[in-house]
Amino acid sequence: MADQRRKPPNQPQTTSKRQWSLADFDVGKPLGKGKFGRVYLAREIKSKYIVALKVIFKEQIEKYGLQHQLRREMEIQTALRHPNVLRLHGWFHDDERIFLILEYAHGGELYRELRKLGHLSETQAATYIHSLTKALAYCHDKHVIHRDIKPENLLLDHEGRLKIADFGWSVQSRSKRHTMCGTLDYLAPEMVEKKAHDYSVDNWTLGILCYEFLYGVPPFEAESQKDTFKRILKVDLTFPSTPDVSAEAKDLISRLLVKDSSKRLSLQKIMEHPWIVKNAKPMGICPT
Ligand SMILES: Nc1ncnc2c1ncn2[C@@H]1O[C@H](COP(=O)(O)OP(=O)(O)OP(=O)(O)O)[C@@H](O)[C@H]1O
Repeated sequence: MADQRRKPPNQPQTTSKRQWSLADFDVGKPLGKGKFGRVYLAREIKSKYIVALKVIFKEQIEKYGLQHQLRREMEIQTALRHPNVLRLHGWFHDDERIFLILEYAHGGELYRELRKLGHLSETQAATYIHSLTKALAYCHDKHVIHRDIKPENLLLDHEGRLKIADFGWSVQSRSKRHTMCGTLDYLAPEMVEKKAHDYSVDNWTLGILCYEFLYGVPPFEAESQKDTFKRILKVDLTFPSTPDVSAEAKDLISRLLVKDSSKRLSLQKIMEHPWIVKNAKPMGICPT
């Protein structure tokens, strides 16, 4: 396999210097399947740079009226440059398909890792939460709220560095939002109640993820959707006796899973929290 550290392909759509086409790539094995298409390992022929090529069928997008959402996802992700945000190098299309040229995340889904291990160590969990917090601080600074952060949307690179992927549900806005979206277990109370919400929904999700990393299950899991909603609205938070989790980790979770969104710990305060300071690997590199 070619050296991944080679220079990435130039930015086709943003600098408009170059139009990419399928002929520029050697397409390799499938990496996964999403709702609207497939993702393949690919190599840009000239530079030998390895990428992930996401192929989306226009017919599917049009059928669900998602053209605007996809364009928004592509515009947001192209503009974001952060070590913990998956890069979208560019895109091109033919008559039937849209191709996204994505940074290749060699380590695959964090979700798979979590399911394989059952739960993560405090070092791993703190390192991922720290990386996520830094990436979200960067996104919030650019007025981007992700709103769909869940382990399936978190990928790992070849060094175990976390990458936020899938900006399908993210929103670029300065005002409070009203639309209902996201995955049930990760929804903040204000989203369950379909109230206006802002950046602090992502802070709530950090609390959910921190819990799920350490215990292997999200905190408000229930038999039915209705019961999950009830538990979220009550903030029915309990900490099982196993696995053994430190008091500092529980403290951070309890300060994030707070119903009043204005009282949730800020991203800056998460980075300064004793559990993060003590456990997170500074470079965000955490081989499993
Ligand atoms: N950049 C990448 N590097 C490595 N593997 C990837 C990459 N992007 C996606 N994959 C793999 O392909 C799978 C499908 O990705 P895709 O983004 O299409 O699915 P999805 O998360 O269900 O998104 P959507 O909801 O947009 O369909 C992922 O779950 C992951 O395993």
